[in-house]
Amino acid sequence: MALVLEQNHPSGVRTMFKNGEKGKKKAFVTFLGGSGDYVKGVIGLARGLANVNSAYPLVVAVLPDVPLEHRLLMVQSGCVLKDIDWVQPPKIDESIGWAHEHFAINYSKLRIFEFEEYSKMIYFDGDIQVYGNVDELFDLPDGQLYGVLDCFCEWHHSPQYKIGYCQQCPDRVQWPAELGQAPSSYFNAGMFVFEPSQATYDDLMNTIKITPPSSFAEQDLLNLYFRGIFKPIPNIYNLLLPMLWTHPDNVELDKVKAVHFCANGSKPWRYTGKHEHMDREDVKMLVKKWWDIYDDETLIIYKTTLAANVPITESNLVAQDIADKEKSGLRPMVTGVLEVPAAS
Ligand SMILES: O=c1ccn([C@@H]2O[C@H](COP(=O)(O)OP(=O)(O)O)[C@@H](O)[C@H]2O)c(=O)[nH]1
Ligand SMILES: OC[C@H]1O[C@H](O[C@@H]2[C@@H](O)[C@H](O)[C@@H](O)[C@H](O)[C@@H]2O)[C@H](O)[C@@H](O)[C@H]1O
Repeated sequence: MALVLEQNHPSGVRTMFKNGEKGKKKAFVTFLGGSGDYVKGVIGLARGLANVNSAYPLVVAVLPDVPLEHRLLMVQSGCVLKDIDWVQPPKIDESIGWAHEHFAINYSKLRIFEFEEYSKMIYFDGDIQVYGNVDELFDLPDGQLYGVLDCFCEWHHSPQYKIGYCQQCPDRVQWPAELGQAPSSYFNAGMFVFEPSQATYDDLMNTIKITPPSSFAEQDLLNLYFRGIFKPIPNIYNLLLPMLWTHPDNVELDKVKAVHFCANGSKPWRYTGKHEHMDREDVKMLVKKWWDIYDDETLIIYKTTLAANVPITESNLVAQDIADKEKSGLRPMVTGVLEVPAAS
């Protein structure tokens, strides 16, 4: 049964969700581009999901520039690799600029909406670690996108920051009438629960064409597109690290299930403790927990993946075979990029 939820939005084209067709797979999904150190985040996430006995596999949407060695490491951690192509970012006015220069590649994250072989997915950024089982999110009612409200208190170039407005504490500073309508509720796109739909992906691509780009790239686009129809969920599912010092009253750390290391200087695999707020005891504890999980190579979500009878894609089998040969001392014959089926 396919429930079609029709909502108007900027491109005038209707938003359509398809209810999860019975029997289709569900999975966690993350995104990786480039040959840098974010692969450590993905491996940490895979091991974190294994550590909390998640019953679902982790799919990684992989851009072409991710090298073979990184693909091997992810397969050995049990990830299911799915090749995607780039989504060309719109040209942004230099006076605005991306909040972080690498945000331009994050538009490619939107490819996950094309993964229609899955009825429901939970997206996590590679810089998120899961410390508690979150499988219950797969049972949220269909036909919605779910996310955690963001915090504006470190958006130094935003009108919200200039007047001290944040949706985390709307009573602190009221949105001034002279600035027009108060911003709609806004979720952090580092984590969201969604139903893949080619129609939604196509609508998003149409929306990119008619929407002036802004600092938070694809996150701003997703919030524009799903404004008024996304459902906020508790911040235990995506605790933005800055919340520890911007809104400590909104945080119950012992209940938090997923931590988003999005604060400046907080990526665990690059952590020095020298950036502002990074010498906090709670931050140091969370980073140590991240490393304890990352360093445990016995945590392989692959076993969970097999248990879930998820067909291992050809690229995974090839990469696993190479890894096995490597372990047995037989240098793999593969020299170039791993040949994988064309992205679906
Ligand atoms: O070089 C990069 C930078 C980012 N990312 C992916 O894009 C996500 C969002 O980027 P980032 O974590 O830097 O954003 P933040 O949440 O810190 O704003 C990361 O978690 C990764 O999954 C990536 O694959 N390669
Ligand atoms: O490409 C745009 C990015 O936007 C978001 O970045 C965060 C981050 O920049 C923090 O530094 C801010 O404090 C936070 O509010 C802001 O949302 C997502 O976490 C990320 O996945 C990605 O979508």
